[in-house]
Amino acid sequence: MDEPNTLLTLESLSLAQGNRMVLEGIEGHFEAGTITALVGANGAGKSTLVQGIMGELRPISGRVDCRVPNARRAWLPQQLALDLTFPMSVEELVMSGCWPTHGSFKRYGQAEYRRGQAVMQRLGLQAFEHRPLGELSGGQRQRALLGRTLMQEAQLLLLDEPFANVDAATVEVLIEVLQDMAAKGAAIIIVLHDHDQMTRLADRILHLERGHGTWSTPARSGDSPPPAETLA
Ligand SMILES: Nc1ncnc2c1ncn2[C@@H]1O[C@H](COP(=O)(O)OP(=O)(O)OP(=O)(O)O)[C@@H](O)[C@H]1O
Repeated sequence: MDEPNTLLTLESLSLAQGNRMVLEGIEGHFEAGTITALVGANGAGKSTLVQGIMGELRPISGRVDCRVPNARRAWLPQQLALDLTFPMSVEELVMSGCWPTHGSFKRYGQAEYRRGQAVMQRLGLQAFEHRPLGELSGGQRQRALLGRTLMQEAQLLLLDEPFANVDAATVEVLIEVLQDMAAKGAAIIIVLHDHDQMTRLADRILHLERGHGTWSTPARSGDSPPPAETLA
């Protein structure tokens, strides 16, 4: 790793699902304080790359070099992938963000409870703290899930379409919290489809297509238009 603030490096990373080669030769550096949008069509390999980064899928070749300890890595899956019948309240879910460093059986201390209360307040969840997850709206659930990663003080955070099925007010809260986490030094990788959200949030874009990755920066309003010869 060349840059001191690089938290994650992908070197010629190739990943397969079963016998099918999905991604080949992916390169990338993910620095502290940056938000990367991971984009690509259905089946392009976004979830496969996330599994590779989280160590759930062993590379066929190449390397994932991550400086962030396991306890500070967080993965926020798509809401549809979650088991909502699990009997847990909002407060219990948020507090479970302490588990990687604290253990799941020890009682939480006063300082941890205070931090949990502050996280729930930040995300507008105080009124729902004792409500079971199965009785929350999509937006409330997503706030609670992000609250868990705040509690964990995640340094590497991966999110899969976090704004799907959530209300506009929640989108704003989530964007604010994610920008704040990045400003405090986290490296964030978000699977995104919405172009406006990409422009607002991402510093860089990793586009997956036909097994390969291409890096770019989002075009902001006020950027100069592309040269005439590149226009159709
Ligand atoms: N468990 C699996 N076994 C076999 N093939 C798989 C498995 N999971 C994914 N694939 C295949 O790997 C390829 C990449 O899938 P992946 O889920 O990474 O794409 P994606 O970009 O996340 O798609 P989407 O936007 O639809 O979520 C697809 O062709 C998919 O069919």
